Amino acid sequence: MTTAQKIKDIEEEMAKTQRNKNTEYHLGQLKAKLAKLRRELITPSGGGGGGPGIGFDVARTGIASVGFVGFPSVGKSTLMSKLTGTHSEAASYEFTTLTTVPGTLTHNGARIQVLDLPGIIEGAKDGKGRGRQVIAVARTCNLIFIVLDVLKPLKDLAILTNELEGFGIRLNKKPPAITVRKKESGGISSIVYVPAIFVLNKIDAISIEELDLLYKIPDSVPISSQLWLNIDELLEVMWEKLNLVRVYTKPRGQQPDYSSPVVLRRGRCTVEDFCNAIHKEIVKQFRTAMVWGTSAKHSRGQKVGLDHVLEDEDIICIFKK
Ligand SMILES: Nc1nc2c(ncn2[C@@H]2O[C@H](COP(=O)(O)OP(=O)(O)OP(=O)(O)O)[C@@H](O)[C@H]2O)c(=O)[nH]1
Ligand SMILES: [K+]
Ligand SMILES: [Mg+2]
Repeated sequence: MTTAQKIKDIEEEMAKTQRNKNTEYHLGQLKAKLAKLRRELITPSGGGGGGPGIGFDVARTGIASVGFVGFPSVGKSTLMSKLTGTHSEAASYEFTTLTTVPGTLTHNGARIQVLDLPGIIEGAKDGKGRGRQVIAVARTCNLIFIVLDVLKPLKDLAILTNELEGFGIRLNKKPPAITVRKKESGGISSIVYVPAIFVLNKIDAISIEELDLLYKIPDSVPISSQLWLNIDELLEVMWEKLNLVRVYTKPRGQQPDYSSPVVLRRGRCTVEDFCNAIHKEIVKQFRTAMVWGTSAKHSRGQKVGLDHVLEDEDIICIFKK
């Protein structure tokens, strides 16, 4: 029997078994077996686990991407499904998610891709489970949600940070002024600096007093993905960390269109970037632009060229040749 068949059999048995005091132990054992089999399924037979994972690379959409990294069963898929409306299987056994599951959410007019990922375990960077593939996807994200179980956040955070560091990912750190090229184990030769939010999930399982202590962890947001608690704060912090720039277009002689901003990334938010985000041809026809908002010198607006750097919530009117 293949591992997949064994998994199917156990899942069927679990579905058939009524949940009560008498079956609790039996169900627990089935769950443990299931987790073991699913872990087998994702463990590369060669041992190395360095190759590209099937289904791990997904088409990128949206202006920015958020990747979910965490131990198994911390609630990544529950959160992802509710945030995006895209179903990602969630269950009480470990390694439910076996590959990248993409979804999108729109926040402040920006389309953001969310990537649910399989759980990783200690030793992931050295090829345990599909750790390498998971971390390789996380490397390419604009923001990482480190999803943690609120009952043991600090211990898990230390392990995960170490796993990611071993793969050349620095969380919430600024790159040094001079970049030193360092050869990391496993052939990753460059270091990436990625912002992260430490999502402390399952706060429905703790007391108010314990919750107060959690607020001391920097860059953390306590939530309950199951009961949908404090998700507003998570989205707010996500928005801050993504560092996106919304630009509202004002057609000549009309009011600005506040409903659908052009969203740019900081560092790539000149007037030229704005034009290119709309259509490649616009730059060729560009004569000048009027800008209102934080980046403009005067409150009555400023006349600017293609190299002017825009700020979040600026308003722009383009004049063509
Ligand atoms: N109490 C509580 N349970 C939760 C919460 N979020 C998820 N769970 C439960 O935790 C279990 C695991 O949830 P998943 O969403 O499958 O977790 P995951 O991190 O995607 O798991 P893997 O894909 O196996 O790595 C399920 O039984 C969920 O119902 C929460 O906020 N509170
Ligand atoms: K799970
Ligand atoms: Mg999952």
